[in-house]
Amino acid sequence: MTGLGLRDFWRQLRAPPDTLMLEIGAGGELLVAKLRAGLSLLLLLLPLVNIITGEFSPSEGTAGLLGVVLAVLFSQLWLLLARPPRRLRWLPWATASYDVTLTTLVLVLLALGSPAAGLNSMVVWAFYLVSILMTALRNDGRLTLYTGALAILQYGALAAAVFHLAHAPEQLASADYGTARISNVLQRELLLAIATAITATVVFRMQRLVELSGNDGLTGLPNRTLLVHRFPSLADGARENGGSLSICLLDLDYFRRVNDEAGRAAGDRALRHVVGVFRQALDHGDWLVRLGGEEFVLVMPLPTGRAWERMEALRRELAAAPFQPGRDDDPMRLTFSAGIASWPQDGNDLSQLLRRADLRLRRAKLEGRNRVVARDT
Ligand SMILES: Nc1nc2c(ncn2[C@@H]2O[C@H](COP(=O)(O)OP(=O)(O)OP(=O)(O)O)[C@@H](O)[C@H]2O)c(=O)[nH]1
Repeated sequence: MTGLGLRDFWRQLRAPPDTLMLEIGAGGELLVAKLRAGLSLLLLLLPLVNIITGEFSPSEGTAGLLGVVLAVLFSQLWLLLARPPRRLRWLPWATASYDVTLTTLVLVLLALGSPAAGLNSMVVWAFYLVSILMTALRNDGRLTLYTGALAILQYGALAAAVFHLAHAPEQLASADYGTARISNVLQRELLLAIATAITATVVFRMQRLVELSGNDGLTGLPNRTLLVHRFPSLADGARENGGSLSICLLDLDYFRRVNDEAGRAAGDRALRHVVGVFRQALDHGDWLVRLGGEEFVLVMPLPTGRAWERMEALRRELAAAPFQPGRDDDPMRLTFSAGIASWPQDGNDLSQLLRRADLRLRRAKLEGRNRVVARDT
């Protein structure tokens, strides 16, 4: 499994997903909410079909219609809550619990009419599987494990109640649904466990792929893909909270010399050294990305002036921490030049901000390097 063992699989599955996974998961939650709403609307047709075909019994039909209307109302509520820009962390847990429990309730209703129907209705039972499979779209391994365990527990409790309450073996038999047997229940519990394990593996694989595609292998920093994906939500957050947002494009000065004088492997170590120094100096809320080569972006929840002060402090930190290529080599002083652009005055989206920051970075280079430019003169 891409070089990872079972223990890593288990650890990663139980860990909270990172920001990117949560964002993809929020999109998945909306998709699931739309599917659920569409499916619930289709269920409305069932009582209508019964009326048309003359099989409508007033007592059962009214209860059924009421149930379907309730399901439609709930599905619309979940859809409303899943709409962006809201990202409710509890929502996937609530909707997965709802999906599983609704399936159990329908099975209970069937069991009240005929115990065998409650345990053997494959059409309704299959919604446990659907609920488990749909957690793959939310990209959270914990949610998959929880939903699988909930389905196994609820179906097990229903079966226990049915077998406990049945007084005679004839009560467990039905012309339409066959006979309810413990062995069948155990097989279905096993199927739910298998569906949970397969879905969990899919989630794990997806998490690994996102991790690989969103991170830079050399420094471990997020890469351009992640920046492009995440920036809109950072800007939305700043817009909603009336906050500030600045980006700083920074480029190491004369980095070619490091490669030329100390070798490319030392150049790689120098890049990791720089990132180490930056990481020590970053504040909570700052977000450092490797754009490519010796170019980085720092996203800060700060207005221009304070972002400039932060970058100046970072510049001094790096100047005070020279890079030592080898034990006997002379330390090399590394510096960077940087351009800052702030949202919204310098641009509304990432590409506008990067363009403006790049113009200022070029000026910093032209004016002698080792400096930060935040405004046009
Ligand atoms: N070791 C190593 N070098 C890299 C990596 N990515 C880019 N480089 C090198 O970084 C150097 C960038 O050189 P230039 O674009 O000419 O810029 P510079 O020498 O830093 O000079 P200025 O930016 O003008 O100050 C090149 O020699 C690239 O090969 C990397 O991942 N590892």
